[in-house]
Amino acid sequence: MLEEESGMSMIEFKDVEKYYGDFHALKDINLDVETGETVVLIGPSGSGKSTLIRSVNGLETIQKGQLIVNGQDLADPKTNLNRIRKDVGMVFQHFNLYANKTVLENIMLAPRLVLHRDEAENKKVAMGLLERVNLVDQANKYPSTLSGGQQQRIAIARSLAMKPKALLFDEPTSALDPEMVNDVLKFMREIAQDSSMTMLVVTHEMGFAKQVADRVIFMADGQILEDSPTKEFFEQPSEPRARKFLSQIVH
Ligand SMILES: Nc1ncnc2c1ncn2[C@@H]1O[C@H](COP(=O)(O)OP(=O)(O)OP(=O)(O)O)[C@@H](O)[C@H]1O
Repeated sequence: MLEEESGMSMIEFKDVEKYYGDFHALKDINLDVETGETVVLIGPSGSGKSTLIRSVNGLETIQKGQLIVNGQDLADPKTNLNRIRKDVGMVFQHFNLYANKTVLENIMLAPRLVLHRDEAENKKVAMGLLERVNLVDQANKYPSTLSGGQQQRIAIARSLAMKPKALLFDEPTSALDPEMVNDVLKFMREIAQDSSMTMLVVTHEMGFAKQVADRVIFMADGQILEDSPTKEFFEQPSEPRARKFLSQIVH
């Protein structure tokens, strides 16, 4: 079955343009993320990384070109955004957990409301995910009582509870204290090892990119300047601006 799926695009940008008013935020974006791939998106602040990743599940709308996610064209009025968001989860910098719900409820809510998953099964899946992130003992606590790293692992578990085909990560470790970063990256690494999971990750964690990414994409000024296999990108980036960016960020 996997063979059938490999080589298929999960996310496809074709000649995409995005404006915020007069500001041209995405310029002629062409990008293909295949099923099972892990792609890391890097670039300077304001280069359009968040805009690109947010457009994949319709949090931003594009003005021109085609964006096809899991076989559905986002520009087609018949496309059901809720269906795309069911298949493509998103993890944010600031976790966005429901403050007034317990950890367990945070994980169980969407599968109950959207997938109508049986309650016992829903709890089993949620507890299994909490076990994976070593947070079973926090199940009945509220998010604000947990550390940032714990909250982010719960946010990722919450996305996984929907059994998505793809996960989008928008700087998932940028808001964390340094000592919390590794636990979150470790969980992300494990998820990436699932060969059927597609991941598109905006991050400044170059170690993660080197270890986990199949490809690295470098953006600047709303454009993709380089899209290379990871080894090639780090050993001999062809774009001068990517070289400069790496020399500033990699120590
Ligand atoms: N809602 C908005 N309205 C107007 N301009 C916006 C909006 N969101 C983003 N922008 C602008 O679009 C450009 C790209 O922003 P974006 O957040 O996508 O960049 P980024 O590469 O993710 O940056 P960072 O690494 O700082 O998060 C920036 O110049 C930003 O100011």
